[in-house]
Amino acid sequence: MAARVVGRAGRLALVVRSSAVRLQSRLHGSTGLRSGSQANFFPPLEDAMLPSGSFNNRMALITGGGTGLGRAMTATLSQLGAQCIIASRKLDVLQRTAEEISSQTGNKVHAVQCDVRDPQAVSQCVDQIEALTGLPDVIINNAAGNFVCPSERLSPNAWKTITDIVLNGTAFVTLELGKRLIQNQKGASFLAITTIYAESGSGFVVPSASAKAGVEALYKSLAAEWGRYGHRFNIIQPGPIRTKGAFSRLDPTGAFEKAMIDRIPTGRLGTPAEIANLAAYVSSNYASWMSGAVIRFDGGEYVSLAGEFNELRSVTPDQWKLLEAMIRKTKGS
Ligand SMILES: CCCCCCCCCCC/C=C\C=C\C(=O)SCCNC(=O)CCNC(=O)[C@H](O)C(C)(C)COP(=O)(O)OP(=O)(O)OC[C@H]1O[C@@H](n2cnc3c(N)ncnc32)[C@H](O)[C@@H]1OP(=O)(O)O
Ligand SMILES: NC(=O)C1=CN([C@@H]2O[C@H](COP(=O)(O)OP(=O)(O)OC[C@H]3O[C@@H](n4cnc5c(N)ncnc54)[C@H](OP(=O)(O)O)[C@@H]3O)[C@@H](O)[C@H]2O)C=CC1
Repeated sequence: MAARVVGRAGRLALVVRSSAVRLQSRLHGSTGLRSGSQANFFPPLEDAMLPSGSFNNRMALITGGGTGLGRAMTATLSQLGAQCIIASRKLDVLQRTAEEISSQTGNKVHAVQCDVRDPQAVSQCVDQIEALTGLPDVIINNAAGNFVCPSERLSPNAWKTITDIVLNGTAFVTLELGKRLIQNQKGASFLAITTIYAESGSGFVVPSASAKAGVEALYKSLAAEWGRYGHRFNIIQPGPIRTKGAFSRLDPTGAFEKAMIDRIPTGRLGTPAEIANLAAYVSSNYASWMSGAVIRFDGGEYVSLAGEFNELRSVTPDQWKLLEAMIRKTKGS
């Protein structure tokens, strides 16, 4: 009897496995059918979500605002009326972005060179900002560094480089601005861009995972401590959104992109404009009661990776009939 059950279960496992493989190859084939068709249910909207003028008379600092997601956030805030300052190491990149955005929105975007790893450079950058616009109302800590690397290959300087940019850089910018804002009795919205694996940890990006987790602890702690000074601290954890900076360092050959899209329940990557809308909302006065929040924005990727039984998505309705019959027959232990 036991042998018959094992035999049947084995055959069923084979059937399930082979049709899962057929399904996989249908879904993961070169047409990208699954992601394409599923993504039709959840198409991205690209236009600014908040009413125009939502950031009139407001100053926003975006670190790493010259490229990728920081650039998109700058474009949206500028379109909504903010005067923006973008800061990072490459002044030429910042200046090009600043000119392009302000020529489109009609609002001034300032470019300020700053390596956030250097507390003195951060202090000088804030001096420059005070002279240009006054202290900002909105601070977005978006600058980061990362690359995939087996941890046994990391040098001490590789570890230091990533944790300095991500954790120390965010802390230096936040503390320098926070202290000056407190002195001037001016409240502000602070937003940190982390990642979904700040919560779970992740192999192969261990310095980034450790530093982003530190940033989350910093922001949650300050949300509790500095609310009394009129500061709000929030966190967005993005899932994968194509940018040159991220994808060239995390999937340099492009080999993992399809697998990544296939595990995202909404069937596609996020877009820079989508996260820019969320960042604008969190940084706006519409969100003035939001502080200490951690917002996962990943198309469902995190829960999809986490659930132990999620692989059962590949079981077909016919296979479910068989499985259910087997389960119902199992009486007692
Ligand atoms: C199943 C796989 C799925 C794949 C998915 C792909 C897509 C996923 C999208 C989801 C992304 C999620 C999170 C993303 C988080 C991000 O932060 S993305 C942002 C990435 N952007 C950047 O990194 C921009 C800035 N980066 C840089 O400037 C550089 O890359 C760097 C290295 C961070 C800093 O530059 P610099 O200061 O000039 O540093 P170096 O002097 O070059 O290097 C310092 C030390 O680090 C060592 N190093 C450098 N690169 C590597 C490497 N690739 N591997 C190992 N070690 C490296 C370097 O040798 C130095 O150490 P030593 O002095 O000891 O030699
Ligand atoms: N794209 C994605 O899928 C995801 C991105 N994220 C996060 O989003 C944010 C933006 O990433 P993304 O736009 O993709 O990547 P980018 O590489 O385009 O952005 C990183 C920015 O950080 C700046 N930067 C790096 N080092 C320093 C430094 N020492 N001082 C000052 N600025 C620095 C870079 O400018 P410069 O070189 O001029 O210094 C660059 O503009 C990051 O925090 C990243 O961790 C999180 C999850 C997913």
